[in-house]
Amino acid sequence: AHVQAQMEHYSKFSPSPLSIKQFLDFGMEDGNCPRSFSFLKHELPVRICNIMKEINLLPEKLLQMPSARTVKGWYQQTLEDLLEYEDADEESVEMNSRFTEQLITIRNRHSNVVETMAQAVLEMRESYDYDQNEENNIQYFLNRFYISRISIRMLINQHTLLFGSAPKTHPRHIGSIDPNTDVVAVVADAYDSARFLCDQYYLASPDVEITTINAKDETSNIHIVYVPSHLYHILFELFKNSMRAVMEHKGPSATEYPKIKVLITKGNHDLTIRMSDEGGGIPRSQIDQLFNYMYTTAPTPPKPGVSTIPPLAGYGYGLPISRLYAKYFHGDLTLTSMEGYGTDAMVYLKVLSSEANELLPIYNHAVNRHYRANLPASDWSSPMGGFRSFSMSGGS
Ligand SMILES: N#Cc1c[nH]c2ncccc12
Repeated sequence: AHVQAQMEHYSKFSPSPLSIKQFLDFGMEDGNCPRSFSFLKHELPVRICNIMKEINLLPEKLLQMPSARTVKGWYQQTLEDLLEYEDADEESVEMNSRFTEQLITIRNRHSNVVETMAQAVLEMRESYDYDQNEENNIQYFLNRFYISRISIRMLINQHTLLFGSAPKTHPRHIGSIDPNTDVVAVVADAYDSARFLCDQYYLASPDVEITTINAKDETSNIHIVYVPSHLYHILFELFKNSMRAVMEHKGPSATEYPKIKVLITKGNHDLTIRMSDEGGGIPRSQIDQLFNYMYTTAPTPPKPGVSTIPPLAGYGYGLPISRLYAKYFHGDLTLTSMEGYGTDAMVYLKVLSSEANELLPIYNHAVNRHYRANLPASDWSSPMGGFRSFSMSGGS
């Protein structure tokens, strides 16, 4: 009951979005552990309670699934853990140290949330029929739930990397942020990793060509203040999907494969990465499905005895979550395809760290209404069909 009351209390606060510049400036000052502790022991419960309010608005068909109840339990336990620090003395070294350890415990508890929610969606699909409204609510929820989780893990990672006891692997990094992220290097790393999997599965792989245009400053390489691990996650997923498309399109008998072309441009506001493949593309009508959690959750059929290396891109949750990583700091990820030829993936990032603000879901009455709303009446025509379609020839 106490936790319930606390949840009501904290869900009344809106999450406070931080910009990459704020993360950077805060991390570069010394002695900020107590201030970080003071900020997080309020902000983490706020972000957790805001999304827990939405968990309770989920269609019962999903919320009652065993895996969904497991995830809900993790969030409840984490809220209880954090509430222990509500009145803690922020200046106490002992309390700061215990809080940092507590954050590591919380991060580990939640490490399999994405897979467990995917399992819940599978359990639901195998137990019930669901209508378009329920599907829309689940898509709306999961996008908000996963970007909230990205933001909570960002706060935890910054605190534990800056104030924890782990050795600093990159002296110039501020927590998970590299103030001089070399975009070409991250593209090359993601390509190498995807190519390794492609070679393993197809015994061949497309080459890559990386071109940069620095509209701001022709002389220097393209750098950005960003979280390299987020950019790597996005590019690794896109390379896997592009390679799979090219290899499947050309087929096993091909002796050469069209290379994947990456163009990176840096303007005054956007850093854009375009990844172009000649993988045959997909129909425009199927693009949305690639980002749909209900379509892209496929049960992995257990083939007894046959050790199948998972295909490059099973179109698991990789693409929707990659788009959330791009959106998280006010960027984006879009796909444009020319069916029969190939696909361009565009990644947009904010050049100015002061503009790279966290994009956070906020629980409020409008959200509540969104879950209850039904599909709006359609104000566009839908194709005629069925026995009542009349013939224009005037037949009876
Ligand atoms: N992401 C991504 C993709 C990159 N190329 C593609 N071709 C067919 C379907 C999806 C993709």
